[in-house]
Amino acid sequence: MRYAHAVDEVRAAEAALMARLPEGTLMQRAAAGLAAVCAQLLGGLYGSRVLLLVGSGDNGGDALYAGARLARRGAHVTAALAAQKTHPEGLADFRAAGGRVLDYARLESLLSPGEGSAPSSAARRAFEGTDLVIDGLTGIGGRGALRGLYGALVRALPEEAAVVACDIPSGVDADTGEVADTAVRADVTVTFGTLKPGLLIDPGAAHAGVVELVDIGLTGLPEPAVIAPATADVRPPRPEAETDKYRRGVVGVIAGGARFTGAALLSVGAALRGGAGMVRFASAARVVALVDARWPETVTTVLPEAAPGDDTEPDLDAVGRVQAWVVGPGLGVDARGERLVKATLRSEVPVLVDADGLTVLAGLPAGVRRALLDRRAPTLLTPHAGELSRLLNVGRDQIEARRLVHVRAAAAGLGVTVLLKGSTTLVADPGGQVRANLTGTPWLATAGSGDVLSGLAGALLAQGVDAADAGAWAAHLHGLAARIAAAPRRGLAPAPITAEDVLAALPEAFAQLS
Ligand SMILES: NC(=O)C1=CN([C@@H]2O[C@H](COP(=O)(O)OP(=O)(O)OC[C@H]3O[C@@H](n4cnc5c(N)ncnc54)[C@H](O)[C@@H]3O)[C@@H](O)[C@H]2O)[C@H](O)CC1
Ligand SMILES: [K+]
Repeated sequence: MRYAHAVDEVRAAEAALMARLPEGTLMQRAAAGLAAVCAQLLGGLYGSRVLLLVGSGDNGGDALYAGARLARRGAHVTAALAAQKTHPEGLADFRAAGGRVLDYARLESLLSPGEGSAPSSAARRAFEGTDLVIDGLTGIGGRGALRGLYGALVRALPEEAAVVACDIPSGVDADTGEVADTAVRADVTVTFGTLKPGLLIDPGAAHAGVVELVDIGLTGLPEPAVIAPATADVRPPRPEAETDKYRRGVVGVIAGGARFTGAALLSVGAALRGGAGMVRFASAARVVALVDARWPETVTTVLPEAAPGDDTEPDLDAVGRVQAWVVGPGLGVDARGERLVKATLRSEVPVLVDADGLTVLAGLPAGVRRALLDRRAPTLLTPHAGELSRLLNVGRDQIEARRLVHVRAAAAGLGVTVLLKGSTTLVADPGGQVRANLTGTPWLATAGSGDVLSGLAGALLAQGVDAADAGAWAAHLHGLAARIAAAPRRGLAPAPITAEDVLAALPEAFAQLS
């Protein structure tokens, strides 16, 4: 499991610890950890060329002390001072270790733009041959777009150099993972004490590369704001020897309609492969026929079409007993869809609402929606940014840029567990803790992939897994399956995949759980 704490919490824990330790101890611990990772990446230090990007705060101090350690072990280290004033003791130590300083005025003239906004040839020449860059421009004190020389410096970095970010890639918001404009793209981020949420959430996560945690002795941290399960933390129930199909859990899927049928097939397939003992499926006759043909192990029910104007609630008892419902994939957003969403939410078992089911919910008057979601059994909503945008009445771009803020707002506002799909899938409980998924891959951005996720998460709900774990574990397995499908053998470059391929790889993803 990886844990991330908000900046305010890190600062509070740091202050308590600093009060008990000699001045500078924590920075030395941080710098030692940073230097060790850099030394390992470089292999031999003698003759290697290291460039420090030094900002005005303690993040720059860490970089200077780490640079001094590398210089003492034979590296050629240059510190580019991107601020007029940088950490004085760190700079003095760096100079004493034989480090070379590119001061602010010299850096400014080097970075003065050449043609257009491209870095000048002088800057390119100055940084040529760098093996490793240590980014110490901003850490947890960074706010908004990189200002002054910072942005231009980042844009002038040589492409071939390895980049190690100190604490967090500069330009990434530590609390949210937002990137305002230019941000450092690191190969490795060496972070101190605990992870920061921005390292787990895109676009920040994509900028962080591999995240190495250095223990600096921070204690007394509160509950983490964000957690990211590792594969070993994903523990769906295993059937016991004397179990039977009913005890393993029955999942009911209500999907497909007049327009769409494929979503129902994918969702049912994933529910079957998600470990439940049985899948019941209910829909219109045409969809039921297709499910019967493709997944004969499913127990199906044709739901009679209501006459126009008849809004009596569908009889879900006719479908049979289930331990969880999945409602929405390909359902349609008409009166029929609305009646089915309402009926499942009025049941007393866990309900997962996805896709058209979410659009139906978003279209209901707020009071009706609130009453429907005010249930005793768990409720899991699985929107992508567009669907959440309709539920929250917030622009889709806003949601994509500030995923953490909005998934939390949705869970708190609607009083249910919300799984926000996307480049980093996040699952928020109304209580506030967020789970981030680390197995996602851009290959999953393909039609039908969400339908697979809904069936899988529904199967976990039916097995008694709570809503937040069901969502997070389903996202984890879904990502693993996509990776397996895209590159089935080690060393193969990933190839484009379909949702069917993800579905087919689910058993192997389960097999990777210890
Ligand atoms: N937390 C710990 O336990 C430890 C943290 N260490 C390191 O210290 C930094 C945090 O240092 P701080 O001085 O508070 O902030 P920063 O260095 O991140 O930056 C503040 C500095 O930067 C300027 N600034 C902020 N945003 C921008 C911007 N967008 N563009 C330009 N300039 C910006 C701001 O004005 C300030 O002057 C933490 O991350 C660790 O690396 C310790 O060394 C170990 C213990
Ligand atoms: K940094």
